Amino acid sequence: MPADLAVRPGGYRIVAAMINISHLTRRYGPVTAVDDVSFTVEPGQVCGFLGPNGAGKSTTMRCLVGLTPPTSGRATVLGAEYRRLPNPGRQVGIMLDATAQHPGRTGRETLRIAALVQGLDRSRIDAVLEQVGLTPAEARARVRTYSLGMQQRLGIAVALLGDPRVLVLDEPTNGLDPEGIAWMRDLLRRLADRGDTVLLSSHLLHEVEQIADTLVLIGGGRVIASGSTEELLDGQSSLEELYLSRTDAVARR
Ligand SMILES: Nc1ncnc2c1ncn2[C@@H]1O[C@H](COP(=O)(O)OP(=O)(O)OP(=O)(O)O)[C@@H](O)[C@H]1O
Repeated sequence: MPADLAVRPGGYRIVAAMINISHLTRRYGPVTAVDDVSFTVEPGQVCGFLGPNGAGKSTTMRCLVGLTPPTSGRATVLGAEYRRLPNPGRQVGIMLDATAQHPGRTGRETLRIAALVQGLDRSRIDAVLEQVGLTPAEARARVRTYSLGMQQRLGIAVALLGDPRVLVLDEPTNGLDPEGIAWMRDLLRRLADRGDTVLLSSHLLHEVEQIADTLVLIGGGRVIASGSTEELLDGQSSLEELYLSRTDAVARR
């Protein structure tokens, strides 16, 4: 059993680091998308994963959820590789691309299929629709008629369907209006406060600054700063200042 894993008498698995990225490298031909990246995310934490376009955020997340095999290193969630988890959809909620839902299905159909695949009770569908604020009429509409913000809400609903303990979200606030961004911030904070773990990539630095307990900044596939938000912002006027100074330094190398 890995050192970070223990089993409670009730059979629950307790993992010190819910997400563990260890010396992860992923190359695509001559391009090193992710270069020896290591970080962990603990239970009850929101980790903001930041970096400029092409920095390697999505590739790291894809490796974590078993969509891309690492060239070397390891990415585990709940103490195991994602593909080795029993019924992973009920343990790890994933939203990597909100626009990837089938445009011809309604929101409710999308959720019904996801519930069927995960062996979930239909009552979860109404629960998550309410949680993400999609009305019954919106749930009956086809995804092709959805705004980007509605697609994000549906993507989050799919991720939350199995009531997972870990969420992996790639730019979930993309396309949300200010009210939607505030809603997302509250939702993620509430989930983390009940002990869930959230890995969240975003370009909205101000939002991340407000919600993330820890930050991982990557540039050119490498970690350029990581730690608690408080620690990293100490002596900086804002996350933007920190981000620009660190990512500029990487670009000049
Ligand atoms: N399937 C692929 N084949 C070839 N190169 C790829 C592939 N996926 C990603 N890359 C390259 O790997 C690098 C990292 O890309 P990645 O999408 O992980 O960055 P990102 O930080 O998520 O960027 P963004 O903020 O723009 O979404 C980029 O140079 C990208 O072109």
